[in-house]
Amino acid sequence: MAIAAWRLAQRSCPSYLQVISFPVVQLHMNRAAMTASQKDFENAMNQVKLLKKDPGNEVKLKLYALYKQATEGPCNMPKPGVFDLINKAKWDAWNTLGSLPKETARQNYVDLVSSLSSSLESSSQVEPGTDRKSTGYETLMVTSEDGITKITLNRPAKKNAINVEMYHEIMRALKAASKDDSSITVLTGNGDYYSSGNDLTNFTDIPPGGVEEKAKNSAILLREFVGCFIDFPKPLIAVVNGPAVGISVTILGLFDAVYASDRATFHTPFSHLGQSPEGCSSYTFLKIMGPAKATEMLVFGKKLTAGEACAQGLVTAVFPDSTFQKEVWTRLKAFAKLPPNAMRISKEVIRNREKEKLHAVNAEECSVLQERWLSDECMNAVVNFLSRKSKL
Ligand SMILES: CCCCC/C=C/C(=O)SCCNC(=O)CCNC(=O)[C@H](O)C(C)(C)COP(=O)(O)OP(=O)(O)OC[C@H]1O[C@@H](n2cnc3c(N)ncnc32)[C@H](O)[C@@H]1OP(=O)(O)O
Repeated sequence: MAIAAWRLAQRSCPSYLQVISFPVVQLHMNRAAMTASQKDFENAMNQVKLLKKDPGNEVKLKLYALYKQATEGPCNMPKPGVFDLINKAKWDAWNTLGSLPKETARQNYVDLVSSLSSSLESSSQVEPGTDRKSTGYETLMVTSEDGITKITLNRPAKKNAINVEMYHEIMRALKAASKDDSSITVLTGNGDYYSSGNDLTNFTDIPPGGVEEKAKNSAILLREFVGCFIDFPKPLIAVVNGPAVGISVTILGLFDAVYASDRATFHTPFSHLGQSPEGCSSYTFLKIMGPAKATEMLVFGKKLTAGEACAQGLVTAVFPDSTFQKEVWTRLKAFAKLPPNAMRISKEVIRNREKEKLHAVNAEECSVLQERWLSDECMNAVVNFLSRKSKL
């Protein structure tokens, strides 16, 4: 019956909405089963129908996958054959979401539609000749609502690995958030991971100057990236929805609060990768958890559970995954109602005492890493990952 309704909807919808028309139809069939928190979801479904521009196949597949996950849970359909291209793409998109909880999928669906509506709205207001892409993001979803700017890492199929484009987009989003009228800024991840850290394929794009130039450019990029977190003026909060690796963990020491799902883990396997600590963790982690525990993480690569990370002071609070989004966002919305200038000034007082030190640590970590990236230990680790010989 659902398939028949989908086919019917495909005939009556503009062609660009065909991939997403199935969820729209099915939502109406499931209306009776809706709970109160489904209201935003329903509104988002209606917003999708009103889009005047084709959001592109990639986005439509994301919407489809999030809808299916939100309403049916993890994909357990048989994988379509290789020649059944459309259904295989849909199956892949859904299956990629793994065990993402239904509530998270529903929230992500609403966020995606909201970012889509605002980016399509703003692109329709762009003056002729202006670069439309400059207002949008390829690797992030950025929304601003209820005094909160939310930056979502959005490469779920790659476990939100941070590629060069994402480093630049995060910096751009942070700069915009520092000037917008929101009170607090949140960083989170889409899908089952918070982030798997640096995208190891970043190391494969070698410029004409060879690996030395690559290492130098990467160190400059990393220093600028971490610098944005050191200097960020408003309360910055991490909503760690799943496992976090590498740089996505180390920069947590520069956040003002870190809320984690009990599914999250915290892993800094630098020695395994022939690398060394960054994100100011060689300073912040020692201050937060003391040298013994920091060494276990940063030198021996011990992976912490969310509970352990909380006990060691890296995480502010842990919530059961089933209620994580609800509990965290209730708390964040309350924070966002506090007087914004008082929060900004309090952060300034706390951070200013440390700023110079943090920038010096950042510079030193980047210069050590620049050398490390040229080492056989590091190159072998990257080659082993890329040739599928190793995983964490
Ligand atoms: C320029 C500044 C540099 C700053 C210095 C930063 C340092 C760090 O961040 S060090 C940490 C680097 N990260 C890693 O070493 C993680 C590598 N990834 C893994 O070990 C695994 O992918 C996993 C444990 C994170 C997840 O395993 P699993 O659940 O089995 O999922 P898959 O491996 O199948 O991953 C799906 C898909 O995503 C790709 N991917 C995941 N992480 C990364 C990554 N960090 N870099 C590049 N690609 C990544 C993975 O290759 C799969 O891709 P497809 O095969 O194309 O589906």
